[in-house]
Amino acid sequence: MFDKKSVDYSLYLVTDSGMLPTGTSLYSQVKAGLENGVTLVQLREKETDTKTFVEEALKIHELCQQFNVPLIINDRIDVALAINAEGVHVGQDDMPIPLVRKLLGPNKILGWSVGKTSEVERLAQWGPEMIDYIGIGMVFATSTKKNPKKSPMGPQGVIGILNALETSKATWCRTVAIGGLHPVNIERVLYQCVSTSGKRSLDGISVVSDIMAAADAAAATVNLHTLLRKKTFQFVDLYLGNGELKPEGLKNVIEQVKQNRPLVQHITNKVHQNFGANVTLALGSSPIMSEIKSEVHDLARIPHATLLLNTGSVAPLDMVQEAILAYNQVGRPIVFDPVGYSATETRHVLNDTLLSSGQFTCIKGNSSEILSLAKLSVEKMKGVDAHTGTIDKKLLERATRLVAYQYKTVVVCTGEYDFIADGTVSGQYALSVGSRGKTVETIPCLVIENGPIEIMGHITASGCSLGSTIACFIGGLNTNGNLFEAVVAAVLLYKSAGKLAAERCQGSGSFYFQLVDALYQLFRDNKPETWTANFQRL
Ligand SMILES: Nc1ncnc2c1ncn2[C@@H]1O[C@H](COP(=O)(O)OP(=O)(O)OP(=O)(O)O)[C@@H](O)[C@H]1O
Ligand SMILES: Cc1ncsc1CCO
Ligand SMILES: [Mg+2]
Repeated sequence: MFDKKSVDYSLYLVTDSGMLPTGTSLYSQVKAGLENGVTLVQLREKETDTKTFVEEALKIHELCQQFNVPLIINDRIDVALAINAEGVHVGQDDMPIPLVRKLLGPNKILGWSVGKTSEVERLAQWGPEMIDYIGIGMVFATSTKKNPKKSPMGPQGVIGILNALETSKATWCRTVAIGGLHPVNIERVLYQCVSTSGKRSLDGISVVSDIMAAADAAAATVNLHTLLRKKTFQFVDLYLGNGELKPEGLKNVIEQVKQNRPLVQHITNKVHQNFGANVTLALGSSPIMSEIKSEVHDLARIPHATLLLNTGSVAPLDMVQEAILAYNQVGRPIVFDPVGYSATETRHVLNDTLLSSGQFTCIKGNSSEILSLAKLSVEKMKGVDAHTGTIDKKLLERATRLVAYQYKTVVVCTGEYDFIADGTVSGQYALSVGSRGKTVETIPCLVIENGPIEIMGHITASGCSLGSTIACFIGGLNTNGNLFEAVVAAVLLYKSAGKLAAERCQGSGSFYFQLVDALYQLFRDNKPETWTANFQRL
């Protein structure tokens, strides 16, 4: 007897006969899927007439029953009832949910496509008798959906829906993510899509083309099934620890950078290019300022290659996305600096598009940028400079933690106080159970200070060059080197150099040169015990 409470949503196959490779059939592809780990099937045949649809539905239903897998029918409640399928999936423009439920009766599965938090509020008001699961999407752009009415929501949009389910107490409602999900991004989606409280993660993912259009649907399904159960996303070849800092750690970081001399590819704004190249050289590393799309894969494969991506004035979007893909594919780090994140709508959309395009190892921004990313900002940014005004340390800590947790990355939030939080949670993810206690409040976080150094805000691109410094330090680590330690070392060294340069300079012009000198000197000496900046755990 079928019990809708115990349905496994983890690998949900949605059919589309329009994309079958020659030599396969709808039946043979679904069968290969079922034999290799598909846990739920939806028949979605938009172009088929009723007679054929019913015939196919009967055959696919019989097949699913052999594997004890429920069959869901897209849109056609009449067909679902006629063949006694286990459920129905409807979209926002299909028959209203209460009427669907009335026709289906209480024991069938009812799924709904959801893209907005207001839709979650409605399903919560209907209560547990109505919707059993939602398809959250679309996550990424996809060719499967012709004329999509919505734009892709990205992992952050999915988190918003999970949060809304929690706020509205719709605990019964299961979730699958859908739209543009492929082996190249599934681990990242599962890893990032955890509600802000850590209580909810996705119950599954929906795929269409990866199985339906596969020349070898069995192998494709095995691959998907493996990703869903892997539990660790090792997105960079570094140690994603729990915030530990060893006594010799800082010194060791610099030793490794000296030995490995990382190549730091800069995709950065015009103002910063020369400054960033000189800072990189001062730190024993090699800069390459490259915005050539066709060479990113070659660069990413060079040992210790690291990408600094700064959106102050930006290269062509397709070039930048290719670079993100290239570094992600080989597990090399990307440091992201979302310059002027909320200054204009254009920057907002651009930065969000890039943020949803890959997994970042570190996100560095000034306090305005990080507050906006955390959606805790009180005002829009005027330009690319950090906000002025009184410093609310609790608010900045909260913002740093939130961004780190939601993007599953290390975050640096700069200003007089530099906050660092590590939201990588050791690369762990799991379906359905949430974060297993790793929350915004419990991730490692610390603050670095060295007293006010006002002049650091009076030269251009000082934050951008901290980005270069972080990239050099992360990139210089040996395989399995400690990511958090490298970021802390970079920020401590940079702040200490700022202090030294401020004492030696005569104004903002000479401060700029003194800063490069101080970075060079502190790096070469490698005596962290003499650095004047200090950190405090939060
Ligand atoms: N008042 C201050 N006291 C001490 N350090 C500061 C102060 N203001 C900035 N800094 C330091 O200067 C660097 C740049 O930080 P800031 O927040 O100004 O970045 P930013 O606005 O992104 O810079 P830019 O966009 O010009 O590159 C950081 O290392 C930060 O620690
Ligand atoms: C001045 C300026 N304009 C765009 S980027 C940049 C460098 C500091 O962020
Ligand atoms: Mg900046």
